[in-house]
Amino acid sequence: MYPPNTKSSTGTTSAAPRTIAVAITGVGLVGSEFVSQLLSVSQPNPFRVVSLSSSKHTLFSPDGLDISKDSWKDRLASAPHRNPEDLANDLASLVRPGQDVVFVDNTSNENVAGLYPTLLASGVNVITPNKKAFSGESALYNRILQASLDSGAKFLNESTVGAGLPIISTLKDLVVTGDKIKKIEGVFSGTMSYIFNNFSTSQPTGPSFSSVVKLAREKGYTEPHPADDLTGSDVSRKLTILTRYIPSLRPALPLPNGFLSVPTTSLIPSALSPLTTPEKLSSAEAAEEFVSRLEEFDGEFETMRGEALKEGKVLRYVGVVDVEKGEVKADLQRYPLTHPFATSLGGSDNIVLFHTERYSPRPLIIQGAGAGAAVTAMGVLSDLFKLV
Ligand SMILES: NC(=O)C1=CN([C@@H]2O[C@H](COP(=O)(O)OP(=O)(O)OC[C@H]3O[C@@H](n4cnc5c(N)ncnc54)[C@H](OP(=O)(O)O)[C@@H]3O)[C@@H](O)[C@H]2O)C=CC1
Ligand SMILES: N[C@@H](CC=O)C(=O)O
Ligand code: NA
Repeated sequence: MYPPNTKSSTGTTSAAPRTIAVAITGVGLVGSEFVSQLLSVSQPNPFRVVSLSSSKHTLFSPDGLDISKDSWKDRLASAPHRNPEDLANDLASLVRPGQDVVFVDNTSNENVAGLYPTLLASGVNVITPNKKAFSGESALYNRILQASLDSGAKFLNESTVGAGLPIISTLKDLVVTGDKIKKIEGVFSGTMSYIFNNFSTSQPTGPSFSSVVKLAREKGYTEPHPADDLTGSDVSRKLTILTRYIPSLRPALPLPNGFLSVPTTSLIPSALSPLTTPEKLSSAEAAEEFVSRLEEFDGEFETMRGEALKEGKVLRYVGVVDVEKGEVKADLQRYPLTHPFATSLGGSDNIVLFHTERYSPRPLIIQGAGAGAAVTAMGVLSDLFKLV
């Protein structure tokens, strides 16, 4: 830990370096990997973990928790539950000059996202890969912006789009330096990318649709309920997040009930819709049932694959934000076997093309793994370093 003041070898006293108290909510796939990456930050490590929370348990210590061994998992499992609002108050009380506080939300929970305005208003920075806040209703989004503006606390969410790929920072840089965004298009879902890179190729036969969905889940690419990926809503959320960084676009977009309405193609077989209601999407049991029943519909997906190949094409799930037309959509489309989306993507790759006034006629392109614990946690940690 840093002492309050540091004496140099010449005897002069300098102000102590800023330290950053970090509260981590959600220690699943991404959250646990984030803790590991935080531990491996080279010394002097300015971060001190003051809190770890799952949905049922919370560890809290203003002086810092020992996370150097995996035993934090056992300690967390036997810790009491703490009301998130109380935790938010405790974190607010730690904010003072030279002592920054950050709330890292590694859940996909809407209630946790609903805490951001309170946290930000009290000076606690918020960093998250959780898409729910910035893709949610405009009232929450506006409250987040206002609270951050009033207190100066930062809201950073690089991993919400393209995981660790620098998509949001690039878009912010383009906008703030006065470039004009014309269109953003690409493959925005690591899960959809993995599924179709493996399911729909130049080969007439291949693995079943349900088997590649299971593999995407095992590799940690899917949302807690994979239907969140297969409905296309994960992509439409990412597109919504991007539109919110393009001020010129906002007035042109329809916002019924405060939500951006993105025409989105769902891949959910209609017989499985009852397993994808809002309540079921937060149920681990419903997720299991959904995945195990998917194979009943493999034939439908095989037909789609065969029809595309008859045209010499493959299937890819893409998203578009067309600023000039004021159009945003998420769709399953067919691409010729020679198209870059057919030839250059592998694994959970995302590819994002920014067509702008400056990057024209050739777009600025970002490509790489767009899902998985390591690259997502890296994006969260890189946001944390933006505060140092
Ligand atoms: N996986 C990926 O490749 C990527 C993920 N993301 C985002 O990262 C976030 C985490 O994803 P991932 O780690 O894969 O998901 P997991 O399901 O593995 O982890 C989520 C964790 O959140 C916890 N949680 C749920 N509700 C609460 C709550 N109210 N308070 C505290 N903890 C809670 C759950 O713990 P419990 O066991 O207690 O329920 C669970 O362990 C999501 O928002 C996802 O969209 C973003 C980019 C890529
Ligand atoms: N489920 C998401 C995870 C990252 O946002 C995806 O597959 O892209
Ligand atoms: Na990103």
